[in-house]
Amino acid sequence: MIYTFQFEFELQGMEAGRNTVVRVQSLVQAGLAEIPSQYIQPHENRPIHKKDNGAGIMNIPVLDLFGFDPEHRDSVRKAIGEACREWGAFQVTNHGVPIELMDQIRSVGFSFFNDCPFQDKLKYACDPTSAASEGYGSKMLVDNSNCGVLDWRDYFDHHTLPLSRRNPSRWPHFLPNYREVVGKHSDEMKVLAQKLLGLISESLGLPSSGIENAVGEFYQNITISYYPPCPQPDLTLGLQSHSDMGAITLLIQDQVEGLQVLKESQWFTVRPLCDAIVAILSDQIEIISNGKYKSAQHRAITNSRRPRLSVATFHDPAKKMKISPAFQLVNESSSPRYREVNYEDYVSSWYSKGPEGKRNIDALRINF
Ligand SMILES: O=C(O)CCC(=O)C(=O)O
Ligand SMILES: [Fe+2]
Repeated sequence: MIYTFQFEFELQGMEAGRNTVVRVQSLVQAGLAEIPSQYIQPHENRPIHKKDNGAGIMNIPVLDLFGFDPEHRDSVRKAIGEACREWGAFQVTNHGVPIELMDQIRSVGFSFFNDCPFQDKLKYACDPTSAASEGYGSKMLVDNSNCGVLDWRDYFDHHTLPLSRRNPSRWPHFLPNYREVVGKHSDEMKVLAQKLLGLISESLGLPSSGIENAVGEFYQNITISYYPPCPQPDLTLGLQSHSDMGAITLLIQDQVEGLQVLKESQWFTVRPLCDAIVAILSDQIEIISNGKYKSAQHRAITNSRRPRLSVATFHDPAKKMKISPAFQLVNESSSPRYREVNYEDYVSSWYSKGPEGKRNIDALRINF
């Protein structure tokens, strides 16, 4: 076992001559009983694994979209507005995305992590020295950032939109339908993101196209995250606390719980609902809405028994966009609460300083 681990460790270290990045799955396969110190969170960040975490009593809302039927639009818009104000996150059902496609993306994603030989996975290794590079990785932040503790997670990040960024030859060839499924998933998620942003805009009193126009053409990435079982889940996090940097994230989970959302200083575990899609408001919506809606602070916890898979589809502004509060939401009684930001600068700061909860958006706040 130890031999296997060392072999894999060295193999990973050799990836194109780059710095050594250990995949969490290979630690688990090496049979470690205790996690390495780099994965141990300081006490204040550790998850509290208690039976009743609020799920069932209070949780992010589950909203039926009724297939965007115009007859239900008023009530759905109202419910979405409330969810955005209260939580910054909600689950949607009857969203129009084919359920078979959701099953397929979970299934090809799981198969890549579980069945594809390790050496083959490494052919797709992302560049750990460049932010959000496409491919198979384990570190959310770039190597030269000084944000210490590592996440208990491996992932595959795909660049999917605009189409000029989409190059399926860089995605896994392990399963014949993998690339087609990711492509279809990208298209479906874009449509859903547009429809949801339309409703969110309206709920703010903006024209339906308000947020989409402010964001510009979507830059979309799909990250399939794989959280291997962890021998000491009380000490670590699958993914550290953060808010997403773009406009809106649409997330599909499997049956294993792990996603948590923060509300009033308390973490709530999002109930896994197979047919539902989780919508997470990201930082640029908080800015555009002038703080009326908050981006959701969230994280992933681990467990010792079952691996967990999630598929997050991020919809972000183009790097050249400048984002500021919508002019309709700034008036005499409500002055601008955030400074205008070049999205490119926002992204660089996020990756170099690290998310540390919501520090990046908090830095843009105008204090009175
Ligand atoms: O795996 C999850 O549930 C959360 C993933 C996430 O928050 C992210 O990739 O930004
Ligand atoms: Fe996230």
